[in-house]
Amino acid sequence: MKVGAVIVSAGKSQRMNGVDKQFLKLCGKPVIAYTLDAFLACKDITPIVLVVPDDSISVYRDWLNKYYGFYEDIVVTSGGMERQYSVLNGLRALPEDIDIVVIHDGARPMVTPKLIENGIEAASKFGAAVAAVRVKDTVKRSDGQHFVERTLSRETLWSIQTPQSFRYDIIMRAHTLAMEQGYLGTDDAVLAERAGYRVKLFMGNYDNIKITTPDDVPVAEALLGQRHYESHVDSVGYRSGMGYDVHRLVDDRPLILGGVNIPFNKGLLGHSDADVLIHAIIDALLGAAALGDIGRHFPDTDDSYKDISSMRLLRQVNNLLESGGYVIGNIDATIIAEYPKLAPYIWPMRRCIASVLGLSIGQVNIKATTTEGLGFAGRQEGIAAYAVASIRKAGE
Ligand SMILES: Nc1ccn([C@@H]2O[C@H](COP(=O)(O)OP(=O)(O)OP(=O)(O)O)[C@@H](O)[C@H]2O)c(=O)n1
Ligand SMILES: C[C@](O)(CO)[C@H](O)COP(=O)(O)O
Repeated sequence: MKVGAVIVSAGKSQRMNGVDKQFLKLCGKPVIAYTLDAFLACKDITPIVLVVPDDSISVYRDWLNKYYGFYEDIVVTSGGMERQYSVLNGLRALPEDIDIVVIHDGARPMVTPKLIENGIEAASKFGAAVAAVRVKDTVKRSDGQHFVERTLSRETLWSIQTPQSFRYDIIMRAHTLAMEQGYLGTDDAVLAERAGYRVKLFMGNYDNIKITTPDDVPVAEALLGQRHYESHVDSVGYRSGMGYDVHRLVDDRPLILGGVNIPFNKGLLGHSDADVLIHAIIDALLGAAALGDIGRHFPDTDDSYKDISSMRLLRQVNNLLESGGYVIGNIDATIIAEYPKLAPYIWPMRRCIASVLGLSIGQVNIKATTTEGLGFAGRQEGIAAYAVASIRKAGE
């Protein structure tokens, strides 16, 4: 199943008194960075189409470059005068073979990977699904002159959020129909409803607020402060580990680093696929948990590991950590290679590793360096990798 995302960030922030709310900092980090981080932490959402004001495309591209480095999974496209037109532009920027699309407001930075994934699951089952929370207050309809016309029954009322997820054909048909009829809605689900589709409500989060007016900022910061407090409490008891590995470069082998196939005239020799970076990361993770090393868990005398993808070994190590009650804090690694140039592959490696380990991209850092022609790496006889990792007991 192919899943893409459309994040709309092309509004005018008028109710924020014109201050561009997507770059407004909450606890020091821009609103849009929280939103993107949640999507990047989800397995296999690609591409993520970021819809931005027409005159800000280069501002966003520069910021993405600075903030994320190489970002091939994020496509930047321009928005329209209304949110609905921005979404449609975003949908049109997706490849046509997408099965499910997740539509989200850039201005809802408190979204979590779990909420996004729940939406994808509901959309693949029901075709159309929106995050929603039960209305807690009593709701009355006014007569237009600030007098009560009547009191509505709260039992069936839900407050609608994003993410809103759909089968791609359904939401394209719904948007196209709305355009033909000149209908403008305040969310995407209403377009699907009007096109005759049933829309499933799935549980949103009360803290998944939309940053709309200045008084939303302290509320969001308080909520983020609570999350930070929880993660600070959780950071007690961190353990760290380091890993190092070297493989020889030979002819007639594929070069696989960080789970990514890299075009090169040589590849690494080994019992497995010889992914030296993943081996160093595995050793760092095992080291942090005091669980020995890669050779102890996956001996090269065992034929079942012959040519195995090291990503499968990494997944097994992750399971091992999970069953020991550990969660990963972060990973940092350096690849030592004279050639090929690795810069274009760093982002795909980070995504690949983060998705196998269920981490956000910000928890995985990969660097590459040469040795300026010195030593075995400099002579292109081999490639080495160093890694460090931190882990902690979940809930400690
Ligand atoms: N023409 C528009 C209008 C809105 N949005 C996006 O839709 C989301 C929800 O819209 P809202 O909170 O209303 O944002 P703004 O339109 O920017 O706010 P305002 O109405 O105060 O100008 C935001 O992430 C906003 O950037 C968009 O992409 N294109
Ligand atoms: C889509 C939405 O976030 C669902 O609550 C909301 O309708 C957007 O509304 P706005 O008018 O763009 O603020």
